[in-house]
Amino acid sequence: MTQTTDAGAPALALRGVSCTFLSRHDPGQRYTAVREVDLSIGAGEFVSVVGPTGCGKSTLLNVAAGLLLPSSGTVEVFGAPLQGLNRRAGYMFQAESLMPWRTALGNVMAGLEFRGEPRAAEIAQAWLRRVGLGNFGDRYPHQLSGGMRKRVSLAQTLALDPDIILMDEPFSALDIQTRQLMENELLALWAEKRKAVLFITHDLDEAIAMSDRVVVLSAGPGSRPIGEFTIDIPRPRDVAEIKTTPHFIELHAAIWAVLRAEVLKGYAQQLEVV
Ligand SMILES: Nc1ncnc2c1ncn2[C@@H]1O[C@H](COP(=O)(O)OP(=O)(O)OP(=O)(O)O)[C@@H](O)[C@H]1O
Repeated sequence: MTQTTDAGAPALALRGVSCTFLSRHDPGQRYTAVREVDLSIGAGEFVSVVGPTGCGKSTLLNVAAGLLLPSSGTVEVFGAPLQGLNRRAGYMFQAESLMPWRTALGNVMAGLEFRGEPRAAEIAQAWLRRVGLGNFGDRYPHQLSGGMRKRVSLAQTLALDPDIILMDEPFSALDIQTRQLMENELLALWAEKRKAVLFITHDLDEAIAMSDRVVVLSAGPGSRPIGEFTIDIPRPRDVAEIKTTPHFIELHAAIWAVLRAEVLKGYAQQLEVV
């Protein structure tokens, strides 16, 4: 695979991206989920996107992944126009993505094998160790806890060494303690390699704790970024500990002041369509 990299270019740049769908409630109608969105993520930057439910967060992630072609606008990956799947990116979604018929090791190896990596087993085993599952390689997904399955997914994503990591609420199904452990683990792994991360979450605390920058999307239709906040909390961070610091609370209040009205609008819209 040829990889062109423009050294000064952002890892990912969405420019003027709009996505219009046929309405799910009335196929005669069109629904513009996101309109004219500009969003860029620097190499090594951790950016979270927050917004009300249904505003188009997953839509933007799918566009960045190359899984969805925008109705208008462009996507650039390290300065080159994205055509088809984004092969510089790895994904981690909210839903369980492990293959139930493969062991933990088999799951982590799958992408490496597909790529023709001769050291697939060795690399996969090393990643299982890094996420604390070195002794669980022979277990099948149903023999692992939810937190362990997420660890396997994380190893599966990172083992491919993507330059960009796209995450759609990856930890939302976990209990709060496991979630905080996973968030800290992700931050530690990210600190080692400093890949560009686009992290989608509905949880403002999580967004602030993890990110260099938080982007707030407006309620749809025609959702777009309406606020952008630099998170200047020093790293390394412990996600549980920093939440009680005055600076975190200040940032939370500033972002929530922008997000609150949009969340209320989004909620009202959901009630209308039910
Ligand atoms: N393939 C599609 N066809 C029709 N409408 C769609 C399609 N994909 C998304 N939508 C609509 O676009 C809007 C944005 O959806 P999206 O899943 O991106 O929102 P979201 O912000 O990720 O939501 P949530 O926070 O609830 O996960 C929603 O109104 C959704 O119903």
